Amino acid sequence: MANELILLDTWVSPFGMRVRIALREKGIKFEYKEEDLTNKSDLLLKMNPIHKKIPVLIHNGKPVRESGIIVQYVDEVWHDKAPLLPSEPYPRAQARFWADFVDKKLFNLQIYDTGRKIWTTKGDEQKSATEEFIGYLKTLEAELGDKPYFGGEKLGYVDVTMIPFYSWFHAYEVSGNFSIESNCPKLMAWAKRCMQHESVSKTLPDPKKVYEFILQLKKRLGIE
Ligand SMILES: N[C@@H](CCC(=O)N[C@@H](CSO)C(=O)NCC(=O)O)C(=O)O
Repeated sequence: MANELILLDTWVSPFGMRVRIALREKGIKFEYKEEDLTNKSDLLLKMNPIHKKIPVLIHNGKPVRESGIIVQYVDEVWHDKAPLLPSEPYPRAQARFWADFVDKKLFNLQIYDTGRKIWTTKGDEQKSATEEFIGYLKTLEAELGDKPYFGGEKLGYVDVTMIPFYSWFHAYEVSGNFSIESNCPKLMAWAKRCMQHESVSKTLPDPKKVYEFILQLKKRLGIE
């Protein structure tokens, strides 16, 4: 059976972007289905009844869920094409550690905590959220050091995990009135380096579109 791949996703999701980047980096064709998360499709509810979330990659009718797990699955099935995780156990463990850091400290914060506080609060609360947010970015910048990518010479698992967040930077900078570039110049240089990969530039939405999305979300949440 040929590889039938369907990705249930939504354009602004950094979690979904990870999967799209991994598939595109490996030159794997897939069918993209945009989900309206305010009116979830029967297919999404059937394929991910536990979390009812996107992304879901349906491979020959079988669902793979959770973006980090999906990216690792894709890397295992198509390992010969642009491998993302190192083959040695220790560097693999290190890559998983930093991907976990991004998930716990930045992506979760983006949705549930500090990141969200940047665009839902004002004054001192917003200031401390911004400082915490920058602190996490500085930790990542220190880990990157002088390497071109987190995994070394090539785009890898940690880069694919983190780079979708770059499309949200503008929304945070405008909402929180701060500059990520001035705080984390090396991290911004890394982001621009990643954007030279077509798999990344074809996937990340226009940051101004993301900011518009945030403004709509604030209106829907009744936050002025
Ligand atoms: N840990 C998961 C998070 C996916 C997620 O939050 N998906 C969101 C859209 S992106 O913000 C989602 O599907 N939300 C729908 C809902 O919460 O009902 C992953 O890494 O795949």
